[in-house]
Amino acid sequence: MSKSLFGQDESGRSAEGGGSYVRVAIEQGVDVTADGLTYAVPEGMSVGVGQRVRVPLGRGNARAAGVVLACTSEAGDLDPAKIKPILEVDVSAPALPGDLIELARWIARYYVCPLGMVFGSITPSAVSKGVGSTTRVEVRLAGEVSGKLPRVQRALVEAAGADGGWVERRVLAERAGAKTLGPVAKLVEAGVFEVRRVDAIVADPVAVAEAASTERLVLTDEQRLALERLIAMGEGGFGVGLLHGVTGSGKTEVYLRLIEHLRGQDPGAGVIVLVPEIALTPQTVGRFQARFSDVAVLHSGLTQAQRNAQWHRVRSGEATVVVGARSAVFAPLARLGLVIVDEEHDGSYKQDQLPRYHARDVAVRRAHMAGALVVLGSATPSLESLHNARVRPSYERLRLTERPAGMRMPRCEVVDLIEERRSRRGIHLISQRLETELRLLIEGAGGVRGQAILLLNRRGYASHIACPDHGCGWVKTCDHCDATLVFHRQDALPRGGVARCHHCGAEQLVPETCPDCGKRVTLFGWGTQRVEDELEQKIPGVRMIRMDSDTMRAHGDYVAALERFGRGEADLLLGTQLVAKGLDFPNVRLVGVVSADTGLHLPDFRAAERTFQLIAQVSGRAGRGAEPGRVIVQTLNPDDPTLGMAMASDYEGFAERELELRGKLGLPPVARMARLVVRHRDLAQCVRLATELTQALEATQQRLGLDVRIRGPMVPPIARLADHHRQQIEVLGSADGSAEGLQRVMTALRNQGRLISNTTLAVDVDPVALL
Ligand SMILES: Nc1ncnc2c1ncn2[C@@H]1O[C@H](COP(=O)(O)OP(=O)(O)OP(=O)(O)O)[C@@H](O)[C@H]1O
Ligand SMILES: [Zn+2]
Repeated sequence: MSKSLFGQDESGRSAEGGGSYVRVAIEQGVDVTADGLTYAVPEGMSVGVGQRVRVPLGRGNARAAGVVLACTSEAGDLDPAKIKPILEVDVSAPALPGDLIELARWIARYYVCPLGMVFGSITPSAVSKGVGSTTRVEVRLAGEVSGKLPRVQRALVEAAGADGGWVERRVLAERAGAKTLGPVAKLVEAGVFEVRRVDAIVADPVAVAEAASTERLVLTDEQRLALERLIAMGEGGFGVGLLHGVTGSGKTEVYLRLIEHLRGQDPGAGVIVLVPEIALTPQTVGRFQARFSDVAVLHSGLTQAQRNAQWHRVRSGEATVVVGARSAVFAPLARLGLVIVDEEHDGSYKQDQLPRYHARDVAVRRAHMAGALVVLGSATPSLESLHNARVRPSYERLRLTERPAGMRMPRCEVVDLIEERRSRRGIHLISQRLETELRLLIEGAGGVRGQAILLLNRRGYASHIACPDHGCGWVKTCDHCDATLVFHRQDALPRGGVARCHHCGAEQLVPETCPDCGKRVTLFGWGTQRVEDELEQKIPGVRMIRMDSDTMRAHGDYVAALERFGRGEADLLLGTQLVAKGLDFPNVRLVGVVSADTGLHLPDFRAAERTFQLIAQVSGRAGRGAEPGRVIVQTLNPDDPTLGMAMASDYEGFAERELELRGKLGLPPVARMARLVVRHRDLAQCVRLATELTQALEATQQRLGLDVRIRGPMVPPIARLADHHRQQIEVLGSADGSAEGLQRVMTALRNQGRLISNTTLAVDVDPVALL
């Protein structure tokens, strides 16, 4: 691959000669002005917009990396003699195209984040560091051989002749049995060989997954109608199709046909397919690879060199379909025609550190700039997207209400855990009902052995380590956070396990007795480890895979586990929400929700929405083959309306009720929100900073007369985290859902220098997590 393909000055004019300046956004996050810092271009240096440069920064002139935003001959108000020169142009890093620069500016503005940091996210570090990049030296026969050659040189000439074309110097030497490169050099000198240098990235090829081709599927009527509508929308330029299809309704097939159609019309059009990181399984990727020959893949399971290589395949135009997780929204496609965001409701599209962008919303923005079509797909659309589909003319919702012929939606039943407790002795996380069904399925009653998926969205063994005496009330909490510790079983340890904080990761020993009253401590509450234990006792010999972030540390573990399950080497997949996402295993006939209550009462206004999504999604893993599926949901709240609607797959009913509630409370998606969290080791300082910030917000809001509500400062659900006290402020936009008022307040405060995200402040626009 030649670097000239992604060469230097395609995206901007070069600043030539003396007296020229550039504006540079510094990657380290210095954010003095939105237009970057001004530097001079030294004589003879050629530099263009989008290029990465090194510049001196601050008094100490520390070398810093940055991206050129603009080239200009004006020094502005600055004294030309005092403008520092660029130190160097980073020729190994490819220049960013103009549309990505514009997108970065939008992200920096909207999400209140330093522009340079956004650039840092747009170009993967593997790319800016050039991991795996090398220069290959190749030779080929060029001239006649005059006279007699030494043996090794003769062998080299013969090998080159057999090859005919350009061949890497080392490879040729190896073939000819030459121990050094000296003889090759002699032949180059003699004019027998000509030589060239080629830039390349050395990386292991990314595995192509085997996937059944679905090319011959006959679309259902609903799939066909949705496809036709999306095609028509795409012809009009920018538009957002919300493909709302029940679980297993075949949304992927609609994506594939849409891409096919688009590329039939316009072979060079670029396509981005975003999937949640966790859904980036060979199964998903394979479906795209089976249909298109030029797919690039970007996910966390790649090596740095692979990531660099994949990125360059996109940049050079060799790959025009990109399948990837959140950051693939920045894929450097030359001409974007379509963006698909699968499982658009998924919270992992929001980055939880700077820049705190939401990939779905960035995708819509990028498509808008490019005049491209967006498809947001989900069985349980986020209320944000549903709301947009109702109020924005560029959005349209398309429905798939059924699974393809021969596949039915699973039947759901509820198990009341309070009843269960009354009627049974001892602690049982798995009810009699669920146990019976599991047994029948796994033992293959009726002739066919099936597989099951069990969800418990809590890892560890027990969620509380506490004094059994309620009058005493002691519970083990983290020394660094206001949070209870979770018991994780580790048989080798003295007390059979360790107490771990799920917020800061700290671990502590488990005491034998209550430090307050001396009684023996007890373990309360549930976790996946405990369910695993219980299942092993209840169904001896059951072949089980536990899937949570303790057992699945790397992408590879996750992929391997799913492959085992897909081959039928396990009967049961037990895990946290990792088992709820996008899995398509036709032999899964039973889904059990061990506790539907884990997320129901979290202090987050989206608790009900998340629970609805989780239950509906995991239920949807059942019955995706010829055999019907069933779902058993265990709960302490059998009358909870959210659970009832999730089990009935009543999305409309749920959305109606929830949107009305959000409207009444003035919460997203009806109004936009920004969340500011102040953190400090010292409580008084923390409160003081938060109070000052609130006052500044209020003053600005009044001065500008904006329809914005400011709530706080208040204590967030987790009041202390990793030894830092926390205070939060919520800024809510107007009830018409427009972002304008909110953005104006935020921009004004930023211009006052008050919204610099650092160790004491986190600014989160459109937050998805509120703990
Ligand atoms: N027209 C069709 N005829 C027969 N089978 C189909 C058809 N369309 C899709 N399928 C099959 O249905 C199954 C479910 O499709 P897919 O995985 O795309 O569902 P989905 O809508 O993405 O569901 P989820 O939201 O649960 O992930 C797949 O195995 C797919 O091959
Ligand atoms: Zn902690």
